[in-house]
Amino acid sequence: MSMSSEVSVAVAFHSGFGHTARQAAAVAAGVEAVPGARAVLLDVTVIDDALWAALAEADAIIFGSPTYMGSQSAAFQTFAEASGGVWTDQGWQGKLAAGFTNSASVNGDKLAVLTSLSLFAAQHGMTWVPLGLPPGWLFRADGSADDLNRLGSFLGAMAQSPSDLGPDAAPADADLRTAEHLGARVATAALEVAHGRRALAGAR
Ligand SMILES: Cc1cc2nc3c(=O)[nH]c(=O)nc-3n(C[C@H](O)[C@H](O)[C@H](O)COP(=O)(O)O)c2cc1C
Repeated sequence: MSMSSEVSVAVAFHSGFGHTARQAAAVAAGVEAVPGARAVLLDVTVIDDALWAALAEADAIIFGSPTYMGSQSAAFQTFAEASGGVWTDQGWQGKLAAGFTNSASVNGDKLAVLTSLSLFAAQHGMTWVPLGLPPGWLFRADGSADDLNRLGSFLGAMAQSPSDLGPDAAPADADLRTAEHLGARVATAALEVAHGRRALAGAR
């Protein structure tokens, strides 16, 4: 753990036009809503020693990228490839991981990004935490576009931002609440793991 009674959850994201940044802020708010957890928002386009130090310090890392051309953004992938030194040392081994993405279309191939983010985490030996919400909205005839997980994702949090709306107006509130859920779920899991590891260490 980073501090005696607290876990640190990093939200490491890229956003070209601000929509995924709003989603990232909602993930961080969800983390902060859990007593004993604190969120660290990290823009992965600033690749410097402070970024690597913050990620090394974190108990969990939640990765976020917009969906561009059915993939994570080039800027996010630059960060992913720059993590090769950490990979060599397996520096993130045993940390929790999760992911989120935002795009303009309802589908837009967002799942390809979450799949890629989970593979990235697996390469680092991290433990992936899925969204953990039932699908909303069109899953049932009486569903609503205001439902949590309205886009019906399992692997991570999805958000949708119409291409002609700025980040002041999108993603939708339901998607931001879904992002908050992911942050809270990862923070809770990070506390459980940290306390469990401490208990195991004490029992030995
Ligand atoms: C280069 C580029 C490629 C894009 N590709 C997709 C795509 O594959 N699927 C989709 O639904 N939206 C796509 N979009 C729309 C973005 O995902 C959408 O505008 C999103 O809100 C941008 O997030 P950001 O503001 O965090 O950059 C693309 C946008 C750009 C600029």
